[in-house]
Amino acid sequence: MKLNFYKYQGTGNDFIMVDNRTPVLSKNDTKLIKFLCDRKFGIGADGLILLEKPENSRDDFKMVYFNADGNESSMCGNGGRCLVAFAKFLGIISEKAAFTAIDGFHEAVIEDGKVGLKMMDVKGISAVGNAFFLNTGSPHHVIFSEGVEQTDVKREGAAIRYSTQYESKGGTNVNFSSFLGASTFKVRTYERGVEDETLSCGTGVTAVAVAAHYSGKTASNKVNLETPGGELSVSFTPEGDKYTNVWLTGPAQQVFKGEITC
Ligand SMILES: N[C@@H](CCC[C@H](N)C(=O)O)C(=O)O
Repeated sequence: MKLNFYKYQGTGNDFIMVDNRTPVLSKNDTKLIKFLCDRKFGIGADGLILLEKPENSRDDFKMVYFNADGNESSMCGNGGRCLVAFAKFLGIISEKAAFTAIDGFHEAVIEDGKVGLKMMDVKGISAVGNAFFLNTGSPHHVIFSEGVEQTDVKREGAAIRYSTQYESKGGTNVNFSSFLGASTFKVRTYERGVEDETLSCGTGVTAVAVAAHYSGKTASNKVNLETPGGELSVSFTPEGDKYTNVWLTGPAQQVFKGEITC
């Protein structure tokens, strides 16, 4: 078959977008999705996202996310932001969006060339030794340390992702973060389902921002995150040990479109 697709990136986290409002791609075709995401044999991406018809009158569309390994997974923050830009390109929305993903309802706003995405409320943050574990739509282990430029993210991230403590939870994403000053943190992320470092992870920087505030590393409710692929910001309202009104903001761009025989 011939499949029409679009390629997007948000701070270097890259995604294949497929307009599946009229079904063209089966969600169960793990082998095909893995092939499409393959950087040598396919198109190449960290993940693939289907834009589908909304399931209720409140929403503009539905998001279905797959990791590069071909499996449907939990929420993707950068992917959600890119999907909002794709929905605007398709003429489904103008500056505001409402959609449902695997972790529930999301709102989004396009402003000054950036896409802001409201993330789920964050609660149940737990300390794991000197690190933190929290769910921002996807599971994240967060380690704060100096000089993350020197960290072997693939090796150290994989060791934690496959450790017995996370085995029964389906694994985790792993973030390494250094404080740079003035509410700014550097972040490098090992992503589950890509099984490598990606240039940026939206739910990952959200986890770092919330964990930084929760642990007193910043008192600010707006945190800047520098990833290898670019800059993101996360704002939130702390309510006891819960974080509401969590917004992830940054660029999201179409890179190219194409047709692939598969
Ligand atoms: N890149 C994403 C996270 C995607 C999900 C993750 N790989 C997982 O399986 O948990 C983001 O921007 O949030």
